[in-house]
Amino acid sequence: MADLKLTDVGKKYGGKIEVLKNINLDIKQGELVVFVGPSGCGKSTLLRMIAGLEQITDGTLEIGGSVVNDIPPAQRGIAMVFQSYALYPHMTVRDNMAFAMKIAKKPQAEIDAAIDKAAKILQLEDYLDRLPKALSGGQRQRVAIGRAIVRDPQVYLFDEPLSNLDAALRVATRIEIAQLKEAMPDSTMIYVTHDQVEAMTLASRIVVLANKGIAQVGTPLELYERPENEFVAQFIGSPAMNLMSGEIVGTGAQTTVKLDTGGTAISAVPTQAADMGLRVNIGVRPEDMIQTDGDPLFTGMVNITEALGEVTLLYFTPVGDNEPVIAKLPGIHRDIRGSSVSLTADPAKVQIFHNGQSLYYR
Ligand SMILES: Nc1ncnc2c1ncn2[C@@H]1O[C@H](COP(=O)(O)OP(=O)(O)OP(=O)(O)O)[C@@H](O)[C@H]1O
Repeated sequence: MADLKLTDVGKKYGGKIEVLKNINLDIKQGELVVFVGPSGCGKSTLLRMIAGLEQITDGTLEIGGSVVNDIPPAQRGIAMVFQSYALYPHMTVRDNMAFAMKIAKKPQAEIDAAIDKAAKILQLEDYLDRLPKALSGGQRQRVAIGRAIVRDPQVYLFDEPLSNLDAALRVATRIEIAQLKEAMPDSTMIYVTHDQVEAMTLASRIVVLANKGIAQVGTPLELYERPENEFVAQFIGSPAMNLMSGEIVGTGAQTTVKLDTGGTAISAVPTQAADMGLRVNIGVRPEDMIQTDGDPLFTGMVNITEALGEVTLLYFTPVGDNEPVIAKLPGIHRDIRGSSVSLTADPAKVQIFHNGQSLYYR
């Protein structure tokens, strides 16, 4: 198992279409790092460059301390699990899992031991003699993962492995992947997904890719609680964080922002006297909005409500220059539509951004 190091990695397709640039990233042995980002931001490209399936056009990639830019995929010590499973349809589960070891001419006893171990971890013992067509989608994906495990790679790469599964199987297989990682604490894994819940629950660290680069790297909670910029603030979390424009009117350990809509926001992000008058956006997650009778951040007419059972989403008509505001209140509020609601937020949860960047990280 091994560390990975990307230094100034970039990718240009056809010598001119630049997809990624200046990617610097250290991944330690035993981490499960998840790549997320909007469609087309280069997540799969980055994973495929690490796998050796796509040429690295700039910078260096090291695996276990050696530069592997020009090393072919089979010799990089990686195993990749694809969304499409890519199983051999005419081979049994056992033969699918044994295939790479047979090609590598490993002794039969070693192959059997590796398959037994993988089948046990993945609970595939009862399916070893079946063909893929006689398996469910979730079981097929477990075979694909098993095929990776028997190769005992230095690094596992997962490219949206659950996206072909239905919602219930996705949850079950996600939990299996978390258990798999626990059973293999020293293995290094990189995982690409569109699914925020997968990213938040599986990752030791999340890499948010945007605009050809890295918008932020951090633990799931760092990204959720302390986004470095408005992009990450709005990309992580659903519905997205509300941004409201205003001006700093009080500085110190607590910052006061007078919003353009007339409300007042207090934030625990500290500011200095020189910040007085600075134009900023404050950020509040819908789930951090609290109904209040006191000094509100925001008072508005509820336009639409969506009662989801455990929570209700309230959509407010935009006021002044501000974007629409969404609040997520606990419980069911069916009859609140058309009424005026005042909301505030815990200062510890209120973010402040200037020119798109969080003031917390200055
Ligand atoms: N062979 C290629 N030639 C030219 N451009 C390409 C090629 N492959 C991918 N791209 C472009 O590179 C960009 C990144 O693609 P990539 O598949 O890595 O994105 P992604 O983040 O994985 O997207 P998604 O979330 O939609 O799967 C896209 O704009 C895509 O059109």
